[in-house]
Amino acid sequence: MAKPVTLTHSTAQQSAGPALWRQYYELTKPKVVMLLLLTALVGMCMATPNLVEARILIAGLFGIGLLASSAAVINHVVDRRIDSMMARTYNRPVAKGRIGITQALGFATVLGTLGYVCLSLWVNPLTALLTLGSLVGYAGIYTLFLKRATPQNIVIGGLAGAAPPLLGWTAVTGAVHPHALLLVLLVFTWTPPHFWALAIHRRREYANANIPMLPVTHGVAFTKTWVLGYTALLALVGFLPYLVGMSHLIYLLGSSVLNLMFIWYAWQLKFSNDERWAMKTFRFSIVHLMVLFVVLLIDHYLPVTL
Ligand code: HEM
Ligand SMILES: CC(C)=CCC/C(C)=C/CC/C(C)=C/COP(=O)(O)OP(=O)(O)O
Repeated sequence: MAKPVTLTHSTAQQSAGPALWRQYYELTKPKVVMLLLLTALVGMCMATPNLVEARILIAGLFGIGLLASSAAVINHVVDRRIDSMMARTYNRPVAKGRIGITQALGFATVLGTLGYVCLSLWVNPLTALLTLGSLVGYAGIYTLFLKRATPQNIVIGGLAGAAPPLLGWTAVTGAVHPHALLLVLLVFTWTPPHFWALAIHRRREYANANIPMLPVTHGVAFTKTWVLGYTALLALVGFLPYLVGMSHLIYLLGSSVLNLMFIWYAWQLKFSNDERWAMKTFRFSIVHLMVLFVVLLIDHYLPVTL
């Protein structure tokens, strides 16, 4: 039976809350969106041997960022009930009632419309449509349906979060290229260990909110095995950009080190009894993806070969 979390702050502290603009800002999941935009930027740069045109760079990142932010705001509205049951999320603006549903949905509509118009007018219709598709994938399919339906929720839903390198690529070329899909595959394979490491740490909260995350439905040991499995798979996928000639030696070296480190974290998570490895692995996953995409970028502009 789902129970609301026990609140520990005084009522006065809760009702004060942060400044209004800060709460709207928080609704957009800014740190997640920043990392999504880094992957989109790398997708843009890798789509061309030349420098990316300033109009595409600015309007593209702006539009993708606005639509991703809009998706994040909708996620706060749809998830307000389950967010209020988990210690990690109970204090979120909509879950806490500091921002109303109408206001949040209005904010999401403004962000989404501006983002779509920006991409349609100054980038291209394909990028606008694919980005809108990612919004629907995350805010609609993942949040509204998959999250509550299956422990494979984040594997399938991960496609929306993995899309930005492709969105960046199509912004520059107007077409889908297999190399762009390879970048999507990297983020797609990275997502399960990223999220399941956190879900292991937060499994009791997910169970309390009746969300069928893998550690809740199949247990911690099973989830740890799959985290390790996906890091191994990611290491294999990580060779593909080099093998198909998209990337060169700097990437090969950098990605190998990062992927081996990720496997090491997952190994510790699986075989050490120290509970702290779950959050250590989650935090490392973010550094891993960030550095991996920076390495892709460096390698693109500095193509060292044997
Ligand atoms: C379905 C796919 C994904 C799921 C279910 C997921 C889940 C989560 C969750 C629950 C958190 C919150 C941790 C907390 O509040 O302490 C988080 C944090 C984060 N995620 Fe993901 N994530 C996904 C995909 C991605 C993608 C694709 C990116 C970027 C490319 C990303 C980047 C981040 C970052 C940067 C944080 C840290 C945010 C912060 O510290 O405020 N995530 N993720
Ligand atoms: C247009 C576009 C590129 C859209 C992508 C949108 C986006 C923000 C993807 C990131 C995925 C993410 C943060 C999932 C966590 O949701 P959760 O509900 O499981 O986590 P929570 O409990 O922290 O809310």
